[in-house]
Amino acid sequence: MSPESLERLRSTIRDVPDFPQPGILFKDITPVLADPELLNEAIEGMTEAFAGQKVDKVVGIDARGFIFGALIAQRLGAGFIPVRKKGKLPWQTRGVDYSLEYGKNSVEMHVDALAPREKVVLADDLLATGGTAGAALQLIQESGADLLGSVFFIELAFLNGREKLAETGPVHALLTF
Ligand SMILES: O=P(O)(O)OC[C@H]1O[C@H](OP(=O)(O)OP(=O)(O)O)[C@H](O)[C@@H]1O
Ligand SMILES: Nc1ncnc2[nH]cnc12
Repeated sequence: MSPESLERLRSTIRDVPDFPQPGILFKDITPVLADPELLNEAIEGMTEAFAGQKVDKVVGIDARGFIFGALIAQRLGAGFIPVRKKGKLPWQTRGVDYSLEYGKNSVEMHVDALAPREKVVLADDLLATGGTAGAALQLIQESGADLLGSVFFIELAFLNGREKLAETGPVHALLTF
């Protein structure tokens, strides 16, 4: 991906101070999603790390991770698996509680969503403290699938989420702030 494309993506993300609570600088990705060329470049850039690898499933995290995860899955010729906030999935689930930059929550995955040894990529829009991704990675691990790596559109490096995920496999981020 060219430095010009990365800079265009970076400068299109909107900073919103004090959302959803005081002291948080929220990275608003909606202007990127609204621009077809930029959205395509974001997905292309996030997919590059897995080019040439056989990927069976991309796991995306509720809700912004669904957008990136589903588009990445399509680009890689893989299926898409949703990790959802508690109480939203209809079938039998396993769940994990976690903390994130601005609160606490629980995520769930269907017990039969992934088969043992399937090749899996985790995708989300943003890595902050790593609490959310760590919870999703625990669900992937419990399923017996093989994690190829995690990919994020944005990494907030000052929150050290990458360290939390380090033992799970390769961590890729298109833009670092
Ligand atoms: O690294 P962390 O500190 O865990 O933060 C990152 C998570 O926070 C946001 O999700 P949010 O729960 O706000 O969900 P949304 O996509 O529904 O807005 C973001 O989409 C990541 O999933
Ligand atoms: N600062 C932030 N901006 C957008 N999404 C986030 N998720 C966690 N921290 C965030």
